[in-house]
Amino acid sequence: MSDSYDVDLLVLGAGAAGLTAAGTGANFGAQTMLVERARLGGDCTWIGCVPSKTLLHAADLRANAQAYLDRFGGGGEAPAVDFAAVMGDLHATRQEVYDDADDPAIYEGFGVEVVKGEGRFTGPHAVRIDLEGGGTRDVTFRLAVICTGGRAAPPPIPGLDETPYLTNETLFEITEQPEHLVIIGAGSIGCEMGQAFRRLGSRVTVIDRSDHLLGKDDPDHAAILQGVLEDEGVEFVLGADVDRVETPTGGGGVVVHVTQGGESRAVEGDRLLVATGRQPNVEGVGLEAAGISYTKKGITVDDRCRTNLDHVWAAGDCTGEYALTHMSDHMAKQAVTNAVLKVPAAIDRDGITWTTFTSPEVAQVGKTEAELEEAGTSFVTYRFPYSKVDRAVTEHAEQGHIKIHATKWLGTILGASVVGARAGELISIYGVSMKAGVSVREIADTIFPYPTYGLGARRAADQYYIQKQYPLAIKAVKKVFGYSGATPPAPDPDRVV
Ligand SMILES: Cc1cc2nc3c(=O)[nH]c(=O)nc-3n(C[C@H](O)[C@H](O)[C@H](O)COP(=O)(O)OP(=O)(O)OC[C@H]3O[C@@H](n4cnc5c(N)ncnc54)[C@H](O)[C@@H]3O)c2cc1C
Ligand SMILES: NC(=O)c1ccc[n+]([C@@H]2O[C@H](COP(=O)([O-])OP(=O)(O)OC[C@H]3O[C@@H](n4cnc5c(N)ncnc54)[C@H](O)[C@@H]3O)[C@@H](O)[C@H]2O)c1
Repeated sequence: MSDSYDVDLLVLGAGAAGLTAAGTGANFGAQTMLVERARLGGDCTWIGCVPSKTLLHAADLRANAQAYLDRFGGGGEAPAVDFAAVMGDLHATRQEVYDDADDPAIYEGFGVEVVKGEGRFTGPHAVRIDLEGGGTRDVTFRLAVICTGGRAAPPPIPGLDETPYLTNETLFEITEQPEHLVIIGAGSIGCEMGQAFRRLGSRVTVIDRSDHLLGKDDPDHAAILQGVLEDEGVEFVLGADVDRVETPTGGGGVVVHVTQGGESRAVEGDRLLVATGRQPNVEGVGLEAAGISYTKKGITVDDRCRTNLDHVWAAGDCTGEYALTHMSDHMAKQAVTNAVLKVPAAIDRDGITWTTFTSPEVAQVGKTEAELEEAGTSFVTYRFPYSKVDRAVTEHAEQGHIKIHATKWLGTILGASVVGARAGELISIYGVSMKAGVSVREIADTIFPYPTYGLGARRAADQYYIQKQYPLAIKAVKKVFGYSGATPPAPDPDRVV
């Protein structure tokens, strides 16, 4: 017990953010209590990253089986999907992740007290926990990190409340494969799950009010993904306002009425998935009782994840900041470093990465081309197609493209966008480079093994030199050394070597 408080550090919520906050706090020597109302692991383990990536893997295997048949097996249909087996594998996989990383015993081993129940603040230094087994427990704390996460945010579409629909909370529990899955939202969830169900054999239609997929990503790269998905048979209804949703007369299935380009049309399917963004879990947490400021977007925090109270921090989806597991983890680390060690640690807003795990993957670090243009930043974009990456050629995965945004002379990387196989791994190369101050020129000078996708990341960086072969400089070289070769024309930004 510290001073007059029951615990040094109270962590509310045990998803990606809460688990990191509790583990880090205990490792720094704080007497730590972790309160969770459901299963440890949160959205990522149970209804987010892990099940969605497992489903994508099953779908990729089937797509590969189909590709094998098409290429070498004389055509025909890949074997029909045993949906129960696919979902069984999904459930087993997330249990494996839970057992390996989220089980309370792991955290208890670090010295964390894990309490199962729903907590709410009753004052600035106090929570009341409605215990899972019944009864309540009042706890006082010196420091707290709120990690209560978020949930799906279905839009106010007329008829939606009266129509059965899926969100990420229910999608991974379905027992029958949809014949025709209609998805509202062409963001990360819509694209990933759209491709997964299509590859497993469902018909899929994705509707979005925006005229392109993955609104936060590079639009050229999102268009490459759209082309691939359309080739695979995913139907898109983009730039469409959803007017209303209903169950057809006689029951069963769903009809989504949209207006697209001034024309009304109806999309009919048997299941509806709503994937239109997230909202923070701020209700029922007692934020008012503690005097913690929040808005509809989430709990208000500064760059160090501190709330308006000096001794309370918040991290992850409950802040409405990013909605990414690795950012929940990063924010939690920064929060606890500030709270427990009193060492100033801010969110690294320049090096944020994300990846959508479709095939091809779509990945980003730092600023996009559009963001740099909007900010009036002076920069150069080096571009490189996957069709020149030998590993992509050997794997018939040429649909991909790399863009590195950097300052012209020093080659300081400001951002990078990659679409293609292993884009999530490639983006990490640029992410580490940005963090360590490694320039695009230094990447070009680094030895990468042949034939890796990573070598594509380097060959994109080679463009730094290629774009600097100015005729004047070459003329000077020729003059100094007495060479008689041709002088190349001015650098062509589209020249790829
Ligand atoms: C389908 C899908 C796929 C995704 N895929 C990816 C991906 O590939 N990569 C990626 O980076 N991100 C992905 N995400 C996002 C990622 O899952 C979330 O950003 C991340 O899980 C958020 O972690 P968190 O700890 O902030 O919140 P959560 O995981 O929501 O955890 C919050 C926890 O707090 C508990 N809680 C809430 N209120 C209380 C209370 N009052 N008392 C006690 N406990 C409470 C909840 O039960 C929950 O366990 C995906 C999301 C979805 C929906
Ligand atoms: N691979 C990953 O990292 C990954 C995967 C899945 C989810 N996530 C996280 O989860 C978050 C939520 O995912 P998401 O796909 O639900 O949200 P999203 O913000 O990625 O996309 C939501 C989409 O819904 C559309 N939309 C919103 N309201 C609409 C309406 N009324 N009618 C038609 N379209 C509408 C938006 O235009 C947008 O394209 C993501 O932002 C991401 O942070 C990450």
